[in-house]
Amino acid sequence: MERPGRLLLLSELRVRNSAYDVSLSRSLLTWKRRISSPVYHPFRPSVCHSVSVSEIISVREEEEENICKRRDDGSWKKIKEREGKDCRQAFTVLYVERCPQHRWRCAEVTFTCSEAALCQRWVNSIREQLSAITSRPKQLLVYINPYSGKRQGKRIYEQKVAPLFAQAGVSTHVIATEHADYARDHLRTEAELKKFDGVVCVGGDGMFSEIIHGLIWRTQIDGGVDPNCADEALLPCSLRIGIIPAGSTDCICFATVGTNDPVTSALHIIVGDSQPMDVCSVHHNNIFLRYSVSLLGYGFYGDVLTDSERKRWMGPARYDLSGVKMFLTHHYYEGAVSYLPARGIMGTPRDAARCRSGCVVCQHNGKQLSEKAERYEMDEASESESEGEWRTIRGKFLAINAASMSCACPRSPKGLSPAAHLSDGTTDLILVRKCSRFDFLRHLLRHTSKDDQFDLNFVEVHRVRRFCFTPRHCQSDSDLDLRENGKHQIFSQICRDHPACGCAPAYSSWNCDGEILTHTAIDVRVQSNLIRLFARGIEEPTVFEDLTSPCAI
Ligand SMILES: Nc1ncnc2c1ncn2[C@@H]1O[C@H](COP(=O)(O)OP(=O)(O)OP(=O)(O)O)[C@@H](O)[C@H]1O
Ligand SMILES: CCCCCCCCCCCCC/C=C/[C@@H](O)[C@H](CO)NC(C)=O
Ligand SMILES: [Ca+2]
Repeated sequence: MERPGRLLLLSELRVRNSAYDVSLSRSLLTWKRRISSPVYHPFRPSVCHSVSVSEIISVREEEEENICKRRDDGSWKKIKEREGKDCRQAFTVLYVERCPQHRWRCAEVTFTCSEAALCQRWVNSIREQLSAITSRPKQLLVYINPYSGKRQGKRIYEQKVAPLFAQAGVSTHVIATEHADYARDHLRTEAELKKFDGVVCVGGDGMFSEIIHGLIWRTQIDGGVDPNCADEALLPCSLRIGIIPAGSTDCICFATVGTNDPVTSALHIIVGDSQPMDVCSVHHNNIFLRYSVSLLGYGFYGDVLTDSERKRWMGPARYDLSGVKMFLTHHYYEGAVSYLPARGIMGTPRDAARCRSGCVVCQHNGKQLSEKAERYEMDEASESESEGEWRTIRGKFLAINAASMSCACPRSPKGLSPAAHLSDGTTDLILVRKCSRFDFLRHLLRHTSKDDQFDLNFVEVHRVRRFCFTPRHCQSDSDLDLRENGKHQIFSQICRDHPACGCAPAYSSWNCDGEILTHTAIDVRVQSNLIRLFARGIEEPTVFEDLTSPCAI
């Protein structure tokens, strides 16, 4: 429990019809029921509630007609206490209440004061404390994809999120996208970003991807950095991004908040949370392709995405159908993966510990990386040192996945790489070699159980800072050209390896956070802490048992 610190106010106020000692410090609002009788009463224990000031949404003065008094029979009736405008004697505090499974709700408590002046002092003091919190957004730019998930984005925003923003005094400029890439292009060129404290994305992972592409691009251009240049250090985005989940997978929201719930996300935005995140930049022959924050998947996940895009009309169920289809198809792909292992960092992909709110691994590695970057600037020779550390693995793979965070989602609550970190400057490279259908099923099913999906002899996982992939048949500059021109030759080669089907493709596609990449040969670098979300990482249950829930004293 947070220590209350110096008290700013301490009064006896009434909550419903009971007397409470209510206190306010810079960090806590506490209300503790007064014990009227010294005799121990087993059914009426003294109750103390505490709310961190940082989790108060707002305070409002109550209209007289909203003040309630208890009838003799125990029920409540609304009363009019006094005539006149300036004698409001009650105020309501709206605050974050934690519910099971990482959900947050907006709870409220009404305090009745003995006189209007006292009520005013309380309201003013709480408002002063709230306005001293500089991390809370006041103006937000909101993009809604009306076609995400089950096409409920607009309804979700209007019914669940907008009323909370209004109660918290957050102003918004809302834009419903008119076509794909609308939000990205608007952010790149038109949006007056100086007017806003953050950007809100109402949609799924694909929509989030549009937002980061627009914001990262704009930040580089405004800061004079060439976003296409693979070797240039990218500038971190100053605006935070909030995700209101309304898509099909919503894995970025799930892995950073712990649940896909629009109200919870709205509350994390209102209280001004901040979660830094790694972003992978993906290049082909030094040409920038895309950014990725969650999954870069070749083979199984690339094929699932390609197949599911044709079934968009089905909504979220498309992934299940395509998943089963691609599992049965059982295609493997040949190629070489080269990677630069992450050295001198805390944590491995096989750790039992998870990335959680205030993660020490992320903090330690972030510090380590920035010190290393400074050393690189002073001593360019060390760059060539890392050249010597490259490792290469060649083979036939059912899946090559890079998970820059756990990629937890409702389908797989522990995710593709359960021990991956949100902001440790690394990505977990998972290689699933060619194996039987039965073994691959074992691996897939372990994503949904407690068993370790990496503890199989055809699976390996490496924590890396950078990796490259080259498909086996990619010899020319552009494998895309090769794909277009050389289909016949490639297919005849592959069919020797697949005698049963005779038509297996030589190439898969990369699934980059739910978007298909146009090239198969890619060079991927982790850009540490490039963006920040209105989130705090997944909280440990012990953290939220302390605050807000009533604590019997
Ligand atoms: N107005 C629009 N019309 C059509 N497509 C749009 C529009 N706005 C955005 N898009 C595109 O829709 C695609 C899918 O959106 P989104 O990611 O929000 O939902 P989803 O695919 O259902 O969810 P998930 O990515 O979590 O699986 C994105 O690639 C985005 O670029
Ligand atoms: C045959 C049984 C199969 C069970 C397999 C369960 C494994 C589920 C793992 C899902 C991981 C999803 C990672 C998220 C990727 C997103 O970037 C992307 C866009 O939303 N979603 C998908 C499905 O590609
Ligand atoms: Ca990471």
